[in-house]
Amino acid sequence: MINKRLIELMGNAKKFIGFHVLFQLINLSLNIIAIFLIADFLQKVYEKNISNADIIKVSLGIIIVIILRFISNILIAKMSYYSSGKVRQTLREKIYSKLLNLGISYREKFSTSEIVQISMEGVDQLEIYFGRYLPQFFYSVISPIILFAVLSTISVKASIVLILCVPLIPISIILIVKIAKKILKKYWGSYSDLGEVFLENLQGLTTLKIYQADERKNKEMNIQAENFRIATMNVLKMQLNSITVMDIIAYGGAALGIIISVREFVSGNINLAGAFSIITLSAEFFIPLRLLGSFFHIAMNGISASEKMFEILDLEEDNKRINKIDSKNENIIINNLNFAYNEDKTILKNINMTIKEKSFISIVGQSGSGKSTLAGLISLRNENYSGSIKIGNIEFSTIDKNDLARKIVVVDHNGYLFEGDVYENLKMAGENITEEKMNKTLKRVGLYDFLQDENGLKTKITEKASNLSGGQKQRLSIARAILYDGDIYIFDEATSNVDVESEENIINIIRYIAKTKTVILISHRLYNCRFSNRIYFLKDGIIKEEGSHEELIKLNGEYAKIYNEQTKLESITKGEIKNA
Ligand SMILES: Nc1ncnc2c1ncn2[C@@H]1O[C@H](COP(=O)(O)OP(=O)(O)OP(=O)(O)O)[C@@H](O)[C@H]1O
Repeated sequence: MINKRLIELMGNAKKFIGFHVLFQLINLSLNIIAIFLIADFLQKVYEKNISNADIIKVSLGIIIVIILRFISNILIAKMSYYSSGKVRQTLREKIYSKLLNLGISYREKFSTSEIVQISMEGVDQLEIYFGRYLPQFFYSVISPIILFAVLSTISVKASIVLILCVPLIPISIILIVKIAKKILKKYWGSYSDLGEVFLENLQGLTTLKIYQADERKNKEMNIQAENFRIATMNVLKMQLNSITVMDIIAYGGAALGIIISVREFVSGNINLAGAFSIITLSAEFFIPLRLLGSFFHIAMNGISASEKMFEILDLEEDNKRINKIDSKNENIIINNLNFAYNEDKTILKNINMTIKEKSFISIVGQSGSGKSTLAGLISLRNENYSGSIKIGNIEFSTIDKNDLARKIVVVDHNGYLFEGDVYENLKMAGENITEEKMNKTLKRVGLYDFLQDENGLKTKITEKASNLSGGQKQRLSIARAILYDGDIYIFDEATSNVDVESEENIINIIRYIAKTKTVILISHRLYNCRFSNRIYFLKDGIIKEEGSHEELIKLNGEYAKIYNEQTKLESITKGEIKNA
């Protein structure tokens, strides 16, 4: 009924839960006082022994109790808010810092939509657990003991019967836990399945429309939504059934208490005030546990989500990454590097490369030859290689990820631009970047004039930068990358979805960056690589040829063949060969 790991997460939220329980106990005491006041009053009415002072006493007493309860209830709501808020914040911080430590490799274990659902909705589900369920749990244990102590002064018999019935509710809850766990696991499973499909279809909606496949996907989603509905209905059914069981126990127990107290009154063992107190307070024995039972079902939802959360938090982190890069030696040396995404297929085989600091190298080769995989290893998108990749004398797998991230900038064909404006997107590269520096860089990437015609740095960027052309998007991403001022730049097909004019422009910018930085260029178009110091031609994960552009042309191997083919094809498209 209590999840140990979740309790450990509470930290200083414990004190708020403690106060929550305390205020609930104060409420209970106020209830007891009010009932005793009324009971005493009724006894006097029954004995026809009532005075004005008694009426004033009972009225004043009840007013004071109402005011105090009002204050106490406000404090309970506050404590509930503080405790659940604090824990939710702690949990989200833990998940996010875990994801940051794991880096992009978290995607190997969890899908992005699953992470979003768990850290948003999953964490929210725990609100009831910490804000309501836990305090109620402690209160439900303490309150029957207090009531027993108070009511046994009136009738030991009735008090014993009442307290003996109390454990039946937790027993029924425990019995239900087993069934509930299975049902809730299924519920969360179908919830995250639906979320995953929904997110993917939403992202690809334009493509689905183009291929008129939206209706088919809609049907698939309907099936999943139906599965989710069934799972939800099963959860509700289970909750309603168990609440019915708890109601029977709670009201049955209270009725038993009432019957005993009436019999005690009839047989003269207790007076009217005593009987009234037991009748009105007997339900109080069960109400806290009955309420605990209802919270329990909602809390179980959170507990079930927390299991997924702990799976994320338990993902193994790389603790070997403690080394820092030696800024005096940033040559990248790759020796006998092998890499496989899975056991079935080795993607990179025995790769050997030396990328000198501030040099400009290119990696080329046909589609699927392993270029991006290699770039991914240098930029930490891929890990778990065999062989060696060193920067200076330090093995990549031992370098602190943050240190590497600070040095390496990757620009691919789809640099993510955030909704907002140009300024915000550029500011992301560093807090100290001035507007002057931004404008200078925008001039460098050929965007300044265009933006001046719009709204300068305040030009709006819509979602996915859909108000910019492909070339403009890329140039803005590159401007951001330049402003970041890394040491190693990887351009992975950075020109693949732009027109020829933008491509020329971007290649010139890359050449400009290469004057002061290490640049690794990956491109299908060999023409773009001709200025690099060294070109590596990959085929099926092996370096087939390497050298400068001139050396490779002279070699007249596969590089030369593809280069010539591409040049010929481009000439045809430019209309230079008339009778093609
Ligand atoms: N995440 C992945 N999981 C499993 N296999 C992958 C993954 N990413 C790439 N591969 C496989 O690795 C091989 C090399 O892919 P990679 O993307 O490195 O090639 P590439 O040379 O960059 O191709 P392209 O020029 O088309 O981008 C391909 O056979 C691809 O199917």
